[in-house]
Amino acid sequence: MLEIRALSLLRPTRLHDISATLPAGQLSVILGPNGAGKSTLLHLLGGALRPASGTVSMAGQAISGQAPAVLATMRAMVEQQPARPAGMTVATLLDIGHGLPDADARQQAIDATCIHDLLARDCATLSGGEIARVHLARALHQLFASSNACRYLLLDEPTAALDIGAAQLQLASLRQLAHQHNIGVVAVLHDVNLAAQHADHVLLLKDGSAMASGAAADILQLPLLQDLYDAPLHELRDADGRRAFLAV
Ligand SMILES: Nc1ncnc2c1ncn2[C@@H]1O[C@H](COP(=O)(O)OP(=O)(O)OP(=O)(O)O)[C@@H](O)[C@H]1O
Repeated sequence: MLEIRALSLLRPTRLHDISATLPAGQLSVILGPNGAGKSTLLHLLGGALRPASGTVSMAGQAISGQAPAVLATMRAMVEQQPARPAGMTVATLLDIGHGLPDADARQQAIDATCIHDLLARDCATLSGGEIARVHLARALHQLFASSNACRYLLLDEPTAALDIGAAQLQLASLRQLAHQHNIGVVAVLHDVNLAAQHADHVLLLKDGSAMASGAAADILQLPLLQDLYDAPLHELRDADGRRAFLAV
């Protein structure tokens, strides 16, 4: 599991004393208003930023101080606005982050993201949704090639460039992937309803502090969400008990 213990940061933004456990093999979603510090927290989880105090550990191993090659076996990240390098083909981009590309892992990642038709394309010519899928494939290639028992996929707003149907499919397949491959998937999202439908675990972040963290059904409650977003919300339920939240 991914353990966050008393994590604080002063710059570039303040995060205060965040503690949470993000389970292995599950889809965890980080929710919070704009500027709450979600992307910053994700960078701390991935080791791209160092905390002022506190620790992040995966399977009991602190990530700070790990050699980049070891860290690459533990976690892979897709940024909010992933790079579209001009002149680089998708096939080449897929191998970034690897010492030696792994043919089986590579094919598995291509199959999981359905990017077969994009492999020969120049990255700079892809649409927002296409480049997002390609970077997801790159990150999956990295993790599928890893023999580390504890692996995390860190995704910053993975559905931002996707239409409503594609976003549903994306979250459903990420959850399935987490369960099937025992990869912890941690996704920053803005869509509370996608979280309500797909998340196993939820962490609520507000003003740089963790408001709540736990099983999705326990955390996605109207009073907590209204407090999180400082917005009046209305909760709907369908006949099957599925919930949706509307801003009113
Ligand atoms: N490199 C930086 N330099 C200065 N300020 C920064 C930097 N990175 C982040 N910040 C500030 O820190 C705060 C938190 O940023 P962060 O991107 O983590 O928030 P977020 O919750 O992901 O926001 P959003 O939902 O809008 O993407 C913001 O006010 C942002 O302007």
